[in-house]
Amino acid sequence: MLHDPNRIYIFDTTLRDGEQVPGSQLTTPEKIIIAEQLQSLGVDIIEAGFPISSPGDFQSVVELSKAIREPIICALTRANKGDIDSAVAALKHAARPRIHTGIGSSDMHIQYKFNSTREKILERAVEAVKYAKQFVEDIEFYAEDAGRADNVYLAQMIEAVIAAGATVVNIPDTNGYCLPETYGAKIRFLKENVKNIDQAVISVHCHNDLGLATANSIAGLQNGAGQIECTINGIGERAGNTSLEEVVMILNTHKGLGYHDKININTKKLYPLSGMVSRMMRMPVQANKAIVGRNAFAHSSGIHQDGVLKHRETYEIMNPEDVGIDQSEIILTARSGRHALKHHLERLGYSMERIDLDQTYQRFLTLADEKKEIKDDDLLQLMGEDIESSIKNGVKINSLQVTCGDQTQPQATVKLSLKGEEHEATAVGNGPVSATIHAIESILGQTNEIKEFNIHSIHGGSDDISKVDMRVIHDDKSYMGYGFSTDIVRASANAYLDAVNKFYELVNQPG
Ligand SMILES: CC(=O)SCCNC(=O)CCNC(=O)[C@H](O)C(C)(C)COP(=O)(O)OP(=O)(O)OC[C@H]1O[C@@H](n2cnc3c(N)ncnc32)[C@H](O)[C@@H]1OP(=O)(O)O
Ligand SMILES: CC(C)C(=O)C(=O)O
Repeated sequence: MLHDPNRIYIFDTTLRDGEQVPGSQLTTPEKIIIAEQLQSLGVDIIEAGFPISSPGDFQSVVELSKAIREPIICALTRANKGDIDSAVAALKHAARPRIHTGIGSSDMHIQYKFNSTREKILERAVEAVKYAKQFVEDIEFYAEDAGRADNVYLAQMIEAVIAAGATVVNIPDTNGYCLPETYGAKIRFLKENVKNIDQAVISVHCHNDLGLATANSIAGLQNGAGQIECTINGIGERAGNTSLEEVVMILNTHKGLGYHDKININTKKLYPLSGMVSRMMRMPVQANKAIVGRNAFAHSSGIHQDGVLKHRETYEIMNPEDVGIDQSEIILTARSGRHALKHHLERLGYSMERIDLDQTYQRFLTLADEKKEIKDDDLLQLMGEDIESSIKNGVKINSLQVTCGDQTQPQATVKLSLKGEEHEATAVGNGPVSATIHAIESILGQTNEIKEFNIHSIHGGSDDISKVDMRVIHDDKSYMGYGFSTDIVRASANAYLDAVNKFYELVNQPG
C-alpha cells in the first residue's frame, strides 16, 4: 500500500507551480537548497519540475532526484508520451519517483484548448496513465480545471484513471473559481460517486484568484481529500496557490478538525524557509501575509498591545515561536498607549518609578504624530533630550564648557543640577569626554567604570545628531546609558548621566 489513509500528505509545488511566477526562475543549485529545506520541513512530496519544458528544468529534476531521498520526487507532464518519457528519464535516480500527468476536464478546456470531445479527452487521460504506469508505480492524475468541470463527467474521468492505475487523483481548481462550499461538495461528490475512489488518494490543488485557495483546500480535506498541494508563501501562477504555511497552521491551530496529528511538518522551520524562498525567488512577502508576513505577529494599536502585554493570547491565536519567529512585536505608533510605551521604556532600562509616564507619553505622542513608527533610537532620543522633564528627581546638566585641541590639555567645566541645587566643577582629562566625565564625577563624589562607549551618527553625515551608548558599572551592576546631541561631548555627558540616573542614590532607585 503506497498511501496511509490516516495521513494527510503535504505536496509542495514551490519548485514547479511556484516557479511559474514571472521573474522567479531558479537555478538547479538554488532548487536543491530549497528542496533540502523542504525535506527537513517534513513535506511528503516535492514537485520538482516539468522535465519536457526545457533542458534546464529536466536537469533540475535529475539533480533533485539524486539529492533528495526522503520525500517523493514528482515530475509534471501533459497527457502525452513525449512528456512522460522525459519525466521517466529525469526521475531515473529518484528513490521514490512519481509522475504527475493529466489533461483538462472542463468543457471550456475540452472545447477551446483541445477542440475535442469529452469522450476523446477521457480516452487520452486513460492512455496517459496506462503509459506512465509501465515505468513508475506512483502515478498522480490531474483533471485540469476540475473546479469548473461538470461533476458527473469528472467522476467518470476519475473512475477511469483509477482503473488505469492512478494512485493519486488531483482535482485542481486551476482558475481559483470555486467557493469553499462548492469545492467541498465536488470532493464529496467524487467520494460518493466514484466506485473505486478508495484505491486512490484525492488531492486538492487550489489557486488563489479570489483569495479562496486555502479555504477551498481545507473544505476539500473536510470532504475526503488526503493530500494538499501548496507552495511556500502561496506563490504560483497568477494570484498563486494555496499557501503551505497557512494550511499547516490551520490544521495545527484547529485541532478539533482532527488533522494535526496526520501531518508531519516541523512548523518552526516555516518562517526561515519563507524568507529563503522570498529572497531566492525575488518575491517579497506582503507585510500582512498570514503566518509569515512582517506584521503577522506585530501589534501597533494601544488596546491590542495592552492586551498582548497582559496575556499574549488575547490577540494571538498562534505562538510566534511555533512558526520560527522569536517573539511578537509591540510597535510604537501614535495609536499606542501608555502600557506599550512603559513596556519599551522598561526594556531599554528605564525604571518607571522615576519617570513621569503621563508627561513622557504626551511628548511621545507629539513625536509619534510626526513619525509613522517610533523606534528605539527615537525613544532614547526622546528620553535623552530633556532628562529632567521625564525623570522626576534626576541629575541634569545645566551647562557644559569644554576647551580642547592639540596645544592644550582638554578641560571641562560642568554645571549640574542636583537635588534642586546647582553645582559646578572643572576637571581635565586625556580628551574632552574624559574631562567632562571627571567634572561630573567630582560633583557626584564617585567614580564609575565605563565598560562600553560607542558613538553613532543617526542618519549619517558630520552635521548629524550623534547617539552615544555607554555601559557604566556601579556596585558590580551594569547600566546602559544613552545620549543624543549634535555635539558628541554633550551626547557623551548625556549618556553618562542617563546611566547615572538609572542607579544614583539621589533618585532613590537601585536602577
Ligand atoms: C495547469 C498547469 O499549470 S500545467 C503547467 C503549466 N506549466 C507550463 O506550461 C510550463 C511548461 N510549459 C512549456 O515549457 C511548454 O508550454 C511546453 C514545452 C509544455 C509545450 O510547448 P509547445 O509544444 O510549444 O506548446 P504550447 O505550450 O504553445 O501549447 C500547449 C500545447 O499542449 C497542449 N496541452 C495543454 N495541456 C495539455 C495536457 N494536459 N495534455 C496534453 N496536451 C496538452 C495544448 O493543447 C497545446 O497543444 P497544440 O499545440 O496541439 O495546440
Ligand atoms: C498541473 C495542474 C495540477 C495545475 O497546476 C493546475 O491545474 O493548476
